[in-house]
Amino acid sequence: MVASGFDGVERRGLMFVLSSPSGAGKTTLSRMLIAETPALQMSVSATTRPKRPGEVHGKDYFFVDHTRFETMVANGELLEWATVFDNRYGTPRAPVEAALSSGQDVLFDIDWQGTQQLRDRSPKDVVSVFILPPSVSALEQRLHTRAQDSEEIIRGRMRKAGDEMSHFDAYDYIVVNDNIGIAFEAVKSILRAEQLKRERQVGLSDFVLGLRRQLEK
Ligand SMILES: Nc1nc2c(ncn2[C@@H]2O[C@H](COP(=O)(O)OP(=O)(O)O)[C@@H](O)[C@H]2O)c(=O)[nH]1
Ligand SMILES: Nc1ncnc2c1ncn2[C@@H]1O[C@H](COP(=O)(O)OP(=O)(O)O)[C@@H](O)[C@H]1O
Repeated sequence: MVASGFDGVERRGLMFVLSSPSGAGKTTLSRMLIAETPALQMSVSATTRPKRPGEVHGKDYFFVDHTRFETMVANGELLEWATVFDNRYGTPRAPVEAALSSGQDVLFDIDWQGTQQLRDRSPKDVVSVFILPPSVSALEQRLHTRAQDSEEIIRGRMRKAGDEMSHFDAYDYIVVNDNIGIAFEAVKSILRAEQLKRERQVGLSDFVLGLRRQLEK
């Protein structure tokens, strides 16, 4: 997993995970991050949940039926999978492996169960961020203003929000999404700092050796 860094220093690709209770803003933050970061590729999940208005098959999700999902699991096509809100969600393996091996970082919008599976599999390559809402009323308001789910589904998501939030302490970073611009800056800074970690810049020893040799001349 080697990405092109700068000044000839190669970099190991990372798996950048955003999780949150439904409505806290991870889809919004993911879209902003993808739009601004060319070397970051979104992992498009497969799901059995119905398509929301405006969602595009292959872009927001691969919308599949339960039979197809089970086939993907049986064939080892998924890197991780979980049941969330009575639907199945999973990360197709091939695009992630292709992206990482061609030097791209990959962004995941997945829940705590999926994050745990990725972390178990690749502990050094996963960077996880948990997004919290500033308040319960803001969370509810956002689920309503998104206006894509029925009252019953929104109530279900609010009921599950506490459960999802209880896993915050398994994450590397926590961002409270009150002002979207400030939250975006925070998420971007985390990504940038993690890209610059010494252990991810795999060509660093040779690079420094080269600098030292030039100084000795
Ligand atoms: N484990 C896992 N969770 C996923 C995956 N894709 C989406 N999710 C999570 O499933 C939950 C529901 O997603 P979604 O139906 O899009 O609702 P939203 O969170 O309200 O936008 C969220 O917590 C997502 O992060 C996946 O591939 N694997
Ligand atoms: N900081 C924020 N302030 C106000 N509204 C927000 C903020 N962040 C996201 N939203 C809105 O809240 C709704 C839910 O956000 P979304 O990104 O879909 O959440 P999630 O993917 O976590 O379920 C959307 O309508 C989005 O535009």
